[in-house]
Amino acid sequence: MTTPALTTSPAGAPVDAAGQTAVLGVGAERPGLQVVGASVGFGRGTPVLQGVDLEVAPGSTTAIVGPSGSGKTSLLRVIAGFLRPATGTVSLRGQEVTQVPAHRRSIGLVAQDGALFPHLDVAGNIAFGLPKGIRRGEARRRVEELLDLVSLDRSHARRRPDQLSGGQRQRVALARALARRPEVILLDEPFSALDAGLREITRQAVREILASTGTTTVLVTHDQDEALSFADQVAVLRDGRLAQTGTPEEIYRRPRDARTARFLGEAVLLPARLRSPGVASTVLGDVSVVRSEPEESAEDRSWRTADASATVMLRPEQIVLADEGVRAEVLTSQYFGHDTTAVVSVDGLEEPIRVRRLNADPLPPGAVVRLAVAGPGVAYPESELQH
Ligand SMILES: Nc1ncnc2c1ncn2[C@@H]1O[C@H](COP(=O)(O)OP(=O)(O)OP(=O)(O)O)[C@@H](O)[C@H]1O
Repeated sequence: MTTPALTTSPAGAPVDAAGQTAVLGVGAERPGLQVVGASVGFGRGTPVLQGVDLEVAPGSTTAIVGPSGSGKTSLLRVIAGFLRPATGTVSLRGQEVTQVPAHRRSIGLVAQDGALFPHLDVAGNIAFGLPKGIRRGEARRRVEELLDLVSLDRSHARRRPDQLSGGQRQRVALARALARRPEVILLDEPFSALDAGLREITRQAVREILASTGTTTVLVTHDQDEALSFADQVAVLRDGRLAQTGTPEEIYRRPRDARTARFLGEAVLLPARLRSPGVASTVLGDVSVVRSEPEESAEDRSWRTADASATVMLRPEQIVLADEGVRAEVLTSQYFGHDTTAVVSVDGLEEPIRVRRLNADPLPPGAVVRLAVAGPGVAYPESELQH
């Protein structure tokens, strides 16, 4: 997602956006965030947010994921107070702040590139986030405290942002955002500019820092793995609506519909016949299934009756090689080190399917294997096969 929208908000330049501060609700109790029925539209087109409800438990982390243009930035801007929703409310720890201007909300923001001031050193950047009028000695002490919190050596205090690594810059941005002890931190794709190794380390460090401060956190990310590994709760946004909200495990294992399944990882969709409430017959044999609860059209409801046509969703790692099982032929295989994927054509199935194996050698094209299914799948109405 793009950050400028947030950082050039009515609250001002990147400066202000990055240093949002705590004014409301300072107290011993932990914060929480609630968005109810938020709708936003620009002009006459389709609204970019439509009745979004989002609740983030105090001190927990929620990741908002969704395709480009689904409304992630807009939702973040509504929470931050840079965008006034046409309908709906935003509350922090039970206190409604919908009409409260951005700079008076207890919210800190970390932008994609950190949005640090290039002409200020690390200490200056962090001090910018501190309350105005704070005494100089106190400010110095707080800056040191914040450097310690984000594990940056105090000797870095006099460096300018261009003398830091990408990960260090993001730590400074986090320190600045945390300076006024906000109730909520909004992370706007904060790791996307970092390379893979640094990204993982910085992500873990940020997660630990936020957990240690008990800050309620909302992360916007394009990266599904990041959402699943970083957050306590994942909210999938699609076309301005929340398609599903749940724990990472729920979202990955029980996606509400095929599009959500595909968005959160690879999905194998098989035509199936429901035989009993918890069993579906597929080309890979009988599979135990849980039924999803998609938004159903009237004709979809018929699939809930026994012996109905259905679509079963499996993850590629649930399809395993077995001594006995359905015959399949390897078309291609790719080696990723920790795992190997193979695309196989299965007798009786039009489309080839993908199989993922941990710690395994690639399979040669043309090899004949036998497949079985491990663990339950998710059953959808038959119409989901088209998605
Ligand atoms: N100020 C604006 N005026 C008109 N349309 C806007 C404005 N801001 C956003 N939009 C539109 O609203 C929709 C949602 O945009 P938003 O930036 O919230 O999506 P996003 O999920 O963050 O996308 P990305 O991941 O690409 O950043 C898009 O169609 C976008 O073009």
